[in-house]
Amino acid sequence: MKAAIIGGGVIGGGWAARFLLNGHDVAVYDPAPDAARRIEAVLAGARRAFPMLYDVALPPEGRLSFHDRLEDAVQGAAWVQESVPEQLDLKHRVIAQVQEASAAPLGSSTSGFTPSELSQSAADPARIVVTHPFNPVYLLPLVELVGHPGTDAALLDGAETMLRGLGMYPLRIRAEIPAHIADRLLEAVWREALWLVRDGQATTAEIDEAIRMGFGLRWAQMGLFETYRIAGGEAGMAHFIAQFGPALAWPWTRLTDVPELTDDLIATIAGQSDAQSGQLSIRELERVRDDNLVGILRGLKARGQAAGAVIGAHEAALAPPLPSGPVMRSQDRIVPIDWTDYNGHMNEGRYGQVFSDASEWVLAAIGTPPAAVAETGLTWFTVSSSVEYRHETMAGERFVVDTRVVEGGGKKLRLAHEMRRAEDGTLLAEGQQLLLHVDLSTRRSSPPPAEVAAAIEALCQIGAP
Ligand SMILES: NC(=O)C1=CN([C@@H]2O[C@H](COP(=O)(O)OP(=O)(O)OC[C@H]3O[C@@H](n4cnc5c(N)ncnc54)[C@H](O)[C@@H]3O)[C@@H](O)[C@H]2O)C=CC1
Ligand SMILES: C[N+](C)(C)CC(=O)CC(=O)[O-]
Repeated sequence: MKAAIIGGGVIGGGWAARFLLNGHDVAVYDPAPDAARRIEAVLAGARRAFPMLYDVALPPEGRLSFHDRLEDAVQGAAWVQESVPEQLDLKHRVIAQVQEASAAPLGSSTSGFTPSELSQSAADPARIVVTHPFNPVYLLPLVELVGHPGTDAALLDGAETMLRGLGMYPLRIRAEIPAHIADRLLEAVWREALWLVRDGQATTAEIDEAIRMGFGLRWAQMGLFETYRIAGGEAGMAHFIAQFGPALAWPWTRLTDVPELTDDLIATIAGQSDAQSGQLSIRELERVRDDNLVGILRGLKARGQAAGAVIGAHEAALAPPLPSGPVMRSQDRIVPIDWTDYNGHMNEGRYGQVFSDASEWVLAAIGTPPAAVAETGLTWFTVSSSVEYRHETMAGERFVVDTRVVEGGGKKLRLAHEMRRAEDGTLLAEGQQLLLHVDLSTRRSSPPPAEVAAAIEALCQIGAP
């Protein structure tokens, strides 16, 4: 598929990365002379961080092209993503130009305009939707998907499927309202924060600590209502509201007021922000943000929870087919940031994880994936494993593991793994594991069912030296 990106700033660059790293071609139109440089900078961050979310390889990257004319960028595109500045007249002009040159559906990244506002005077309003993403677009799954009464329903369904295919979480917004759902919430917090700074009651750094040390962590995995349900104790949500509801009418919030953004207030905020974070460049801050997000999202993925469930589902869709050659390519992935230690390389303990994951892959291949174990109660236990470390490897490096079945028969399955750097084939480590087939009803070893034994026998043949 080819996607056209109109406007290649912070958000357009993030969209370009999402499409490219999922294997789609991307054509960019942005008249700014430094647009290509800015997009390449976003892409560099995305190429490093996005693959670390997954424990399988991503598809080969799509082709990126830059165009001097919008008409050329949208040529042959199956999707047009508009990400020009948040000005309604500019968006109208761009939409008109796109629709003159292309019949593709158009998603707008607008943070606040409704699809009806965007469609005013459009040649084909039915093809316009809002697809509002979150920065960084290449890591955060949420996209608010909004239609208007005249939007083609099939287009909305198609957009949802397309966005899921990019590993995103399209949230269908039922009502067209300014700023959709998420930005309404963000604006409320932002407004309170501005008052706190303006009135000298808190600094920018203190406000950030109040968020990231406490409720920000709760929000990341449970949101607002589920969190408050628990805060009501055993009596639950009704008790919580009875206790804290009255406070909504007390002066706990300044939500109805907006502080005037005077030069003084802007200078105070900018000065405090410099003192808080000025020692790091924007690129360095982006890297800190991306590494933190990768760590949090991987943690959630391991538990199959919240945004981590979206990444897990995308990973399952990306999983490569079973190879039929003499050795099995049991892993093809990137070293994630949370696997490295103070020496700057992958920690020794993670090699065990690599070979354990490689074995899991083989177990799935012979017909005993976790889902089958849950059904049959028949599984495998590892009774011995060894690792030989040959060469260090760093965060972000792609590696592959090739696995052979070196012994298989009766209750035994012995696997030999070779882990290599994908780029140049350097041998990074070797591992061996002996697994025994176990019946979970007795928790004792038992021969595997005939079809599993046959699958092992076949792999023994192709894995034989
Ligand atoms: N920055 C953010 O945190 C988020 C922004 N958005 C939305 O995304 C859209 C873009 O915002 P940003 O990327 O932050 O802005 P930006 O200022 O970083 O990028 C806008 C880009 O559009 C280009 N541009 C200007 N006129 C153009 C035209 N006629 N045709 C093509 N390109 C043109 C500019 O050269 C610039 O590179 C806005 O609608 C904004 O509300 C959505 C989610 C988050
Ligand atoms: C500040 N903002 C309104 C542009 C923010 C967004 O639209 C979403 C985000 O990424 O925070």
